[in-house]
Amino acid sequence: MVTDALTPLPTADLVDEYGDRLRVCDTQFRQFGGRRAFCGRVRTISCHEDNGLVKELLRTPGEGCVLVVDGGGSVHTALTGDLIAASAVENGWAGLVVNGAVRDSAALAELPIGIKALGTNPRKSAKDGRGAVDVPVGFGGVTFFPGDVLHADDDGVVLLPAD
Ligand SMILES: O=C([O-])CC(=O)C(=O)O
Repeated sequence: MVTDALTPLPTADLVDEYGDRLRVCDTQFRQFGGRRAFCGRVRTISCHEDNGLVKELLRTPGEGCVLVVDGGGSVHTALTGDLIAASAVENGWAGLVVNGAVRDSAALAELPIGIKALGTNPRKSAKDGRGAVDVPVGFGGVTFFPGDVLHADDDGVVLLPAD
């Protein structure tokens, strides 16, 4: 799955162009990464206050994908910090969308990657690796399927189907 060629497009323009064929996520994310506009094919992780799988997956080649982490909306622990995000940059991931919290936010802002999350918490997550990779996940009124094309910017997060 090589998607490095994708260019982020303004989400509002995509809504105008695609109408109801576009899925628009209602979640009001905050921006944490150094790239405020990003896009890529979706990969997913579903987990709860455990970022073992996130750490492991972001150590593998991202090929321009965006990792959508559904932490169930919990902001009790951080699912990503600066070390995990730096490894995502090194491995060619385009961005992270986290339905949960992050930490090391000052450092995240310096990294050349998109990171949207609900908020921050300095508390670490467990590292047991509980959860699932590349399963459909749902929040903000939409389902994120692995392979969907995701565009994100200051206005929001939108999804186009894989084909
Ligand atoms: O290890 C963690 O859970 C998150 C973290 O602090 C980092 O990525 O630097």
